[in-house]
Amino acid sequence: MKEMQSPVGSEVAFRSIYSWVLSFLRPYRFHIFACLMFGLLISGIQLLIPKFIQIIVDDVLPANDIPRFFNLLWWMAAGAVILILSTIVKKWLDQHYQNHVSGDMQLAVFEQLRLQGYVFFERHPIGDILSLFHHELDSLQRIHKQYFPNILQNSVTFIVTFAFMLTMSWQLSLVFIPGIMLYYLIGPYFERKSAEYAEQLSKRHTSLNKRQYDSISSVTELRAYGREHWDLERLLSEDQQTATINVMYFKLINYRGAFRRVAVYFSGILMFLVGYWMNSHSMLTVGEFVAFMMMYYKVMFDLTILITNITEQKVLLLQTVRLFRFMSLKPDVAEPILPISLPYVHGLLELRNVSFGYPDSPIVLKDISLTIRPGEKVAFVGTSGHGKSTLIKLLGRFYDPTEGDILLDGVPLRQLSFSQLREHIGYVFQETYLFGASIRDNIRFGRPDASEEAVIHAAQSAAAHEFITQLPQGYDTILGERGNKLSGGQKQRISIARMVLRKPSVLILDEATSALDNLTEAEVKRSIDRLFTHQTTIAVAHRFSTIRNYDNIYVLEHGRIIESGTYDELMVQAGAFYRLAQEEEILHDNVAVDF
Ligand SMILES: Nc1ncnc2c1ncn2[C@@H]1O[C@H](COP(=O)(O)OP(=O)(O)OP(=O)(O)O)[C@@H](O)[C@H]1O
Repeated sequence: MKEMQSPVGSEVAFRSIYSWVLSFLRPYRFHIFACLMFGLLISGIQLLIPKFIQIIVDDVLPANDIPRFFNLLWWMAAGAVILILSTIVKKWLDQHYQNHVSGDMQLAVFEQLRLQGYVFFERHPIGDILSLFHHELDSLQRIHKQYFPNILQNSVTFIVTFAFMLTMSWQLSLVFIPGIMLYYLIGPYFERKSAEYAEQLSKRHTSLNKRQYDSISSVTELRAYGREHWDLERLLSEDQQTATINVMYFKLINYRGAFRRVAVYFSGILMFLVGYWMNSHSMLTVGEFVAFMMMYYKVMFDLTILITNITEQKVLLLQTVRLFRFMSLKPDVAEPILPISLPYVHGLLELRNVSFGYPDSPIVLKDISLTIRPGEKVAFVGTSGHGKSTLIKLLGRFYDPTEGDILLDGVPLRQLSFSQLREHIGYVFQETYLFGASIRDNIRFGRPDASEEAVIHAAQSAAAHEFITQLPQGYDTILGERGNKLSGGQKQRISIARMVLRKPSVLILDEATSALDNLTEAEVKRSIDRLFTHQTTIAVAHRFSTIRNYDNIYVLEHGRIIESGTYDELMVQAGAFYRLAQEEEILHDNVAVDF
């Protein structure tokens, strides 16, 4: 998770993260402005209550002025109605933009994930990626839903109330300062410490996510080896560590809250003393003093909530650093801005001096040049780990070559749109992902608009129709996650049926039938030969019996092509291919069929 690692706060400019977070609010600025105005109105009305109390205490009660008393009551009731209505409208506006912003953010993160190349998914465990969605995205959404609106509202209320207090008595307003200073003497220590723990907590959540994902994914191995208890202990230990940090984090939050209350009550007492002195020296009326104290508690409450919100928001921002970095990642394999569009793809593939190495790994493919003509059947063979799968992944731009170029119908792959590339180059892998949907929908995944007849025909070609119709629900059978209601061979046949529906111009088979028995494999092979007569077919083969009729076979060793030719030519050469074929013959008794 190198490029998404969460650095310590100081390394990352908080401002740039915050402005990125706030950038999601830009489309809703008019809503936010309206919320701000309603916030001002609400604060203004709230200030009327202490003001009315001041008038009642200083003027109405001493003069026993009943009509004025009822007049004030009437105004207070009217103020309360406006207050309630404004709060309802403000809440509605808040909800409206917050929900939209949350949706926009989720979409942006999904879009960014979709743009990432294959390397990203290889480098980042699924648990890590899931944690981006579960934890970091959630933190970010809380900033928009909770912290930003609260900070906005509390700031407005604080400024308006404090300005009002200054106009009433600037001397008494100054007493407010020692309380704040007292808070700042120790408060930031707790804030810093809780931020550190929050960051640790975020890392632990990621790690816990990974462990949980690992545990669920390895359920077959755990059972087969009887190691469920070992797995449980690993999970519990991870959980325990997270819980310890969680407890520390909330302890610090509590200490900070307690200290804040000390600061509020300390300056409250100070204010009583100064207020009493000012009143006894005729500098302040009783009504003003009562109104002032009411405002003081409100302003102090707003201010401390504001400080808490700002601090907690900072902590949450720390937890979104990984997401911020993820959103700034440039995809390893980028789509051209102005792609070239091929009206028709013949399936001519050229590799020109192609070399490739995985990031931070030795070079895997070295200076490969070859041409595969439209409709040609070509196989790559060689012992394990010599670069066959890597080479065919380069053909679909899972990775870009480190050096050299690959062209489809004379156009470099880098200049084609992803949609065109995916449409014309189709893969069948050894491992197939089947969705938790019906078999019909899983086959239709190859071409969503395919008719029922086309789906059945594709299944028949892939020798899948028979086993599907024997299932109680036939094509309507809902597959479990990863299609785990089917055998390995059945899954492969579904995946071949998908490809038959799709009919790409270039078909790539990476040990696509390795899980089939010999007879079924021969049947599927015949179907593919028949259905893909005019398409370019490229196969990675471990079993050689059916690549006998292939137009060209390339033998890869240490990332280089060391031999090429037809099956017969290579056998006559009695080189590397011959030796591989001999080994394969011993293994499979020359009956197996392989692509
Ligand atoms: N994602 C990856 N990151 C780093 N190295 C990789 C990655 N995938 C493969 N390799 C390495 O690249 C080399 C070639 O692997 P590749 O899978 O292309 O071989 P192969 O000939 O297809 O092997 P097999 O027949 O076993 O499938 C191996 O040394 C392998 O360890």
